Amino acid sequence: MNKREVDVAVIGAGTAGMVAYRQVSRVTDRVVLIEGNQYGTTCARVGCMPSKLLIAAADRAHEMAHAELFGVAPGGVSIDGRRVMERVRNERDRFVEPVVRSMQSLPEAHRLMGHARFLDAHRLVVGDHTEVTAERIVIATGSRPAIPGQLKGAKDRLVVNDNLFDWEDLPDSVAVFGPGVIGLELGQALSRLGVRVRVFGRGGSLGSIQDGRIRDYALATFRSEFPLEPGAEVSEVRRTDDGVEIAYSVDGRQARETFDYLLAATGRRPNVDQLDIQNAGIDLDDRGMPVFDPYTLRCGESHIFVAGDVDNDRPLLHEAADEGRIAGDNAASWPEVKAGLRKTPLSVVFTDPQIARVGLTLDQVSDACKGCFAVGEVSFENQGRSRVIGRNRGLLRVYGEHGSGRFMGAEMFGPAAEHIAHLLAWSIEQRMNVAEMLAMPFYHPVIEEGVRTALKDLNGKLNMGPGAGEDCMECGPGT
Ligand SMILES: Cc1cc2nc3c(=O)[nH]c(=O)nc-3n(C[C@H](O)[C@H](O)[C@H](O)COP(=O)(O)OP(=O)(O)OC[C@H]3O[C@@H](n4cnc5c(N)ncnc54)[C@H](O)[C@@H]3O)c2cc1C
Ligand SMILES: NC(=O)c1ccc[n+]([C@@H]2O[C@H](COP(=O)([O-])OP(=O)(O)OC[C@H]3O[C@@H](n4cnc5c(N)ncnc54)[C@H](O)[C@@H]3O)[C@@H](O)[C@H]2O)c1
Repeated sequence: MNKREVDVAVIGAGTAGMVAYRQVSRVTDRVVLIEGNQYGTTCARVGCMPSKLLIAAADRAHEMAHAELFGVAPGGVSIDGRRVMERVRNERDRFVEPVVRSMQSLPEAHRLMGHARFLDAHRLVVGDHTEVTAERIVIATGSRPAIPGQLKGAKDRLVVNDNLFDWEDLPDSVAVFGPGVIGLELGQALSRLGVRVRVFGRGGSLGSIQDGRIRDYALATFRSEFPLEPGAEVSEVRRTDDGVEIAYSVDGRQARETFDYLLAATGRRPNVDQLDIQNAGIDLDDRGMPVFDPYTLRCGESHIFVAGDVDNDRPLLHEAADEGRIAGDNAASWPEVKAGLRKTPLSVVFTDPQIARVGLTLDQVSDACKGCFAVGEVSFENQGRSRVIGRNRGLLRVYGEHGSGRFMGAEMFGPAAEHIAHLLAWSIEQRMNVAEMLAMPFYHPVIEEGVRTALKDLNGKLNMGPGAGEDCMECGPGT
C-alpha cells in the first residue's frame, strides 16, 4: 500500500471537484484530486451536453414537420437515427476531450485514480493501492441514477442516461419512467425523433414544476404531443422476446404494452453510500447524508466539506461549480471558514416549451411573506412575438410581496424561458421591486413584452400601479 500525506484531498473529479481542486491548488501544492471512474464529468459525458444535443436534433425535426403553419412545405421529414446518434456522440466527445486533457495536464502528484473510502476522519484508502492522510477533505462524488427494483425486470433493455447516448441508432419505442427533468427532456426529444414513447410517472409530479397552474398547463401541452401518465400504477415490468412488456393501469383502465427499451429517469442518488462515510466522524442525517452548512459547505465543525450533487441540494451544474469554489476556498483556508455567495435559485428544463423557475417557489413565497403576496400572470397564447414565430403556448407567473413590492420569484412554461429566467433571476439578485423592473426598457415586438404584462398584472394586484391592460398607450399590439 502506497502512503501519501496531503493538506487537502478532493474526492471526485467532476465539476465540483475540479473547481475545488483549482481553488486549493492556488494556496498549496500538497493537494490530491481522486477519481474513481473516468475523467470528463457527468455534465459533459452523460448529462447536460449530450442531452441537449439530442434535444437539438429533435427540435429541428419538430420545426421542419410543423413548417406548414407558415405555408412552408418541407416535403416530408426523414430522420436518420444513425446520423442523429453519431452527431450526439461526436459532439459529446468534443466537449469531453478538453476536460480530460485539462485533467491530464495537472501535475502527476496531484492526481490519483481509484475509488476512495474513509478509514477514519483523516485517512482515505484509494482503490486498495494508496492510503491518503489528509488534513482536510472535500467530498465531491456526485450522484448516480436511482433505479427502483421493479424496473430491473427490463434486464438488458434497461437504460439510463449513462448509456443512452452511446446508442448507435434510435430504437422504435421507449418506455420512459419518471416525468422529472431528465424524463421530460429525453422523452419529448425521442418522441420528436419518431420514437414511440410513453412516459410513466408516480404521484402526479411533473418536471420540477411547483406552481399548480403551470403544472396543469404543461401537462396538457405535453399530453397533446405524446402519452404521459403522471400517476400510472405499474404492476409488472418484464423482459420478453420482443422487448420490455409493461402492465399498468391508469384511472382503473388496465393495459399491457411492449417497448424496445425502458429508460429509468426516476431521480438520482447521491454517491455517499459507498464512501464508508460512517468512519468520517461527521454527523449524518436519518438517510445517512452528511449534515452540512449550505453557505460554508462544512460538515459540522469538522475539516470535511461537501460540494456538488453529492449534497443533494440544488443538483445543477452552475451550483456544483459554485459549491466547488466555496468548499475549495474553505478547505484551503481552514480552520478559517467563510460563508460563500449562494446565488438566486435558477433552473431551466430544455423541453419545448421550456420550463423555468427562479427565486422562491410559490409555497416558499407564501411562507416568506406570511401570506401577504400577489401573483401576476401572462399567457403566451396571444402574446405578439410568440404568435409571430408560432411559439404561442405557455404561462408565466410572477410573485411579489405586498407593501414592499419586492419581486420574489417566478415560474414559467413558455417560449424563450431560458433567457427570460436569467432576466428575472438577475432582477432578484439586484433586489429589484416590481416597479423598478417595469421601468426597464422593453423592445417591440419581443417575448419579453409578455414579462412586462405579467409584471403589470402583479403591480396592479399589489395595488402599486395600473394593472395589465390599463394605461398602456405606449404598448404595441399583442404584448
Ligand atoms: C441527463 C442529465 C442532464 C443534465 N442536464 C443539466 C442541465 O442541462 N443543466 C444543469 O445545470 N445541470 C444538468 N444536469 C446536472 C449536472 O450534470 C450535475 O449537477 C453536475 O454535473 C454535478 O457535478 P458534480 O461535480 O457534483 O458530479 P460529477 O460530475 O458526477 O462528478 C463526481 C465524480 O466523482 C467520482 N466519484 C464518485 N464516487 C467516488 C469515490 N468514492 N472515489 C473517487 N471518485 C468518486 C465520479 O466518478 C465522478 O467523476 C444534468 C444531469 C443529468 C444526469
Ligand atoms: N435542464 C436541467 O437543468 C437538468 C436536466 C436533467 C437533469 N437535471 C438534474 O438532474 C436531477 C435528476 O433528474 P431526474 O429527472 O432523474 O429526477 P427528478 O427528481 O427531476 O424526477 C424523477 C421523477 O421520477 C418519478 N419517479 C420516481 N420513482 C418512479 C417510479 N417508480 N415510476 C415512475 N416515476 C417515478 C418522480 O415522481 C419524479 O417525477 C434534476 O433534479 C436536475 O437537478 C437538470
